[in-house]
Amino acid sequence: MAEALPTKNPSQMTDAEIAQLKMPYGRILVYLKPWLGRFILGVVLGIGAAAFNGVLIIAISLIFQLVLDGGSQTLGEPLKVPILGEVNIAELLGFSNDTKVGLWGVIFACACIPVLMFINGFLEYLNKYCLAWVGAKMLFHIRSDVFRSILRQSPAFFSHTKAGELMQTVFNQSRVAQTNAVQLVQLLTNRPLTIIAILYVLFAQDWFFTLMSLVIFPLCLAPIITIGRRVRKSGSREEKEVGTMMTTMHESFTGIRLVKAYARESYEVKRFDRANRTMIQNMLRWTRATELVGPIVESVASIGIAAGLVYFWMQQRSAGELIVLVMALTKIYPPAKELSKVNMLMQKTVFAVNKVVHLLDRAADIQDAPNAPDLPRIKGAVTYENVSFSYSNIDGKPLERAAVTGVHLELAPGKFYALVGPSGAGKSTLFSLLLRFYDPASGRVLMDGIDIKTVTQDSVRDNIGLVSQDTFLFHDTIRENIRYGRLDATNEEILAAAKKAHAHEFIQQIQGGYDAVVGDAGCNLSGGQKQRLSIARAILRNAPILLLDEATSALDTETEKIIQEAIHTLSEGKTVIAIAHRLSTIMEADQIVVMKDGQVDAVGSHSELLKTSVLYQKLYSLQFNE
Ligand SMILES: Nc1ncnc2c1ncn2[C@@H]1O[C@H](COP(=O)(O)OP(=O)(O)OP(=O)(O)O)[C@@H](O)[C@H]1O
Repeated sequence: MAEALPTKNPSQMTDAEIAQLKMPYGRILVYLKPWLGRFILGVVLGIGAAAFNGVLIIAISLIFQLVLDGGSQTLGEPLKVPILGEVNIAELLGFSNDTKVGLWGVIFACACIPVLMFINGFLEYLNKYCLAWVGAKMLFHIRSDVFRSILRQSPAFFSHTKAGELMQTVFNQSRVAQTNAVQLVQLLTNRPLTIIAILYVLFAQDWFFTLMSLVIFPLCLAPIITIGRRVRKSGSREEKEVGTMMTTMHESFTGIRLVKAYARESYEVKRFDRANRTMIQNMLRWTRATELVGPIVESVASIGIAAGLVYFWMQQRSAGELIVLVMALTKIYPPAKELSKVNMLMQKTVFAVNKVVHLLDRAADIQDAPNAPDLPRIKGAVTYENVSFSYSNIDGKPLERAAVTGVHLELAPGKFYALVGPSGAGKSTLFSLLLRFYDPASGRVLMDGIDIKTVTQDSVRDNIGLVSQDTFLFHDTIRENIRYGRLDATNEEILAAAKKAHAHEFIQQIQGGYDAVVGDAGCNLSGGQKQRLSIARAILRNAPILLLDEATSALDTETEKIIQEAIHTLSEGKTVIAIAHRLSTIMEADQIVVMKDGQVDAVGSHSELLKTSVLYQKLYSLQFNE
């Protein structure tokens, strides 16, 4: 099954490559399996509805004969019915042969038409509903699995993939894949059978008329085929542009402060409109072509009706017979029209399904070892054992320049460590390696002496609390934002954590307090307030290792003092590793690790490093002079 999957993301494929894609049927069937019973019922109902079309024409032909001569006719007069031949209604219903049809007979016969139509419609409704039901269930699970699969991916994946495109796949492509797949089943099971059932009855009624009509029919199909080819391209291009629009929207909304600060609103609108315009152009091209099909086909078909009239005049046949035949022929047209779209629908489906499956089955770069146990709550020792690591490019090949090389560090439980060094020295990379966002190319990262690769990722991360510079808050209440640190925390625990983080005071001043929604009017928080919430989150998590990523940068002195106090409370009894550019905040650290060009340049206390490390002296004097 896996071999059938494209190695390349379908959105990066050329039209020719897309055309060669194959449908990964096995992958779709997995989602169909739980509802196979209802799916089969839907298909059977579709077949039933198709066959009923034949019954409908026979019945209507019978009713027309009864009704159009109704005043004079008796029930005993044999009626010519397609397939069944001559039918004697009197015998069938147990009346005497000379019973007049009369007004009541006509009323009864005519009343049968809506009843039959209703049965036909109801069968089609049940067919559509059953398949739509199965489709909706499939869509729910496909969407949920794609989202889960995306979240399972490592940060490396996200740094090479556009968020807007991922959203487009989770939302739109899964819907396109599901709706089109269901529609295809419906089309392929019901429509050909409908055409066959009607044609069968038509041939029995008047083979010559039907044959002639069939000669005209391909003429109707010719424009559909030509136009169909043209619209296919516009369809897939339209999907691509939707992805670009989503990406632009996502980037503009998440980066709104930057957009505003640089007054780039018009620039973003232009970017959006470029995709918007192309999408609309493709959509119009698509609509123009598909909507042209109807009038062309109808014009050609009217030639057929005119010819049919001449034929019926020559044959001295009744108007009733012509009406039934024309009615039956027009009933063939809609399913034939829909069938003509199958190829296009198939292409769109294959593209969407492949895109979805590509994400569904994408193995995460970082995986737990088979049957990996959980790492229990640790004391807090961390060891980087000769760790080297390079980031990868989009093709997964390691970059030439290593981010860290031969880093050897032994960090004891309960101590405060600071990482300092110039930008790009590899400090954040050491955090990422400890969080197992990436695996080292060589060497090992150990927690309490256990290689983190041998235990589950979740249990490793459960032992780590993170307070980073770019505090992320969800569009949810303050309470829920703090609770994110530990989902089963009680309200009292949240309150206690907020107090320790010096956040309680400002939360109380906000309208709505803990239940105020972050981001809503009146609850737009300052940088320092956001950081205190993220500290409260980490306090709640109460993990033995605490990573602080420049947590006190860009704050005024007073706020910095409050945050320092909060961090101090948070750090008690924990192994703290802090990245800080401001040496004033980490001078009290037990050990300071000076990094340079991905390597450890020196380790020691502030006073030791001032004597031994040239780089530290330089960093210190730079800040001192500031
Ligand atoms: N996702 C990434 N893909 C490719 N290269 C990266 C990635 N992240 C970091 N790097 C590179 O790895 C090296 C180390 O980066 P890192 O972020 O660890 O440095 P840092 O010391 O934390 O820097 P800063 O203080 O500026 O945050 C740098 O050369 C950087 O360009």
